[in-house]
Amino acid sequence: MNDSTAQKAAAEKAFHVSWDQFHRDARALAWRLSAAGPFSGMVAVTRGGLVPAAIVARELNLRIIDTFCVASYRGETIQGDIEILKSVAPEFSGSGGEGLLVIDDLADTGATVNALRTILPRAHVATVYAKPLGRPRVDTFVTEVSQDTWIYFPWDLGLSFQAPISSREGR
Ligand SMILES: O=P(O)(O)OC[C@H]1O[C@H](OP(=O)(O)OP(=O)(O)O)[C@H](O)[C@@H]1O
Ligand SMILES: Nc1nc2[nH]cnc2c(=O)[nH]1
Ligand SMILES: [Mg+2]
Repeated sequence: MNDSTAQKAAAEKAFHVSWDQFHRDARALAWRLSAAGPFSGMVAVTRGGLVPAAIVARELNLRIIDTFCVASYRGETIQGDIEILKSVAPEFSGSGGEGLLVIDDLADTGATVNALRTILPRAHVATVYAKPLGRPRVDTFVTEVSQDTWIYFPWDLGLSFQAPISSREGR
């Protein structure tokens, strides 16, 4: 079992997000952030943060955008080790991230946001979704999802056949 498969298997519930819903939720995040700004630039946390970052940047007219590139290694324990593959440019980190907006799709354990805050302690961190462990690490989010739920994002999904309810096992 690989890293995220173990965490997915441990999650009891599934929350499937369509492109439409994700766009709506990312736009709702932009509305909230429009009251928290203005921001001088944006940092997208790769890879999941790239999608909401594009939507929020369009809504808030932000054009100076950098990436914070991480890989996380999730084992049987929920908390993952985070490896920073690429940090932000010095002009972004110089002031500790003051005035910057950081965007990610989700805060789960908060480990990714914790890694980011070592570099940008003063940035405003926003995610579309947040689970209870990650929520205190985030400044703005839209929807809270329980810790035992795995979120399936539209870029990880495809259309597939669904058996009629009447033909399912146990019926
Ligand atoms: O709060 P945490 O427990 O750190 O989990 C949240 C992070 O997990 C996911 O990224 P993931 O590491 O799976 O990689 P990806 O964005 O490249 O898909 C998600 O996009 C967040 O960045
Ligand atoms: N897709 C996805 N990635 C995650 N990484 C950490 N938690 C999650 C989750 O609920 N869904
Ligand atoms: Mg991510």
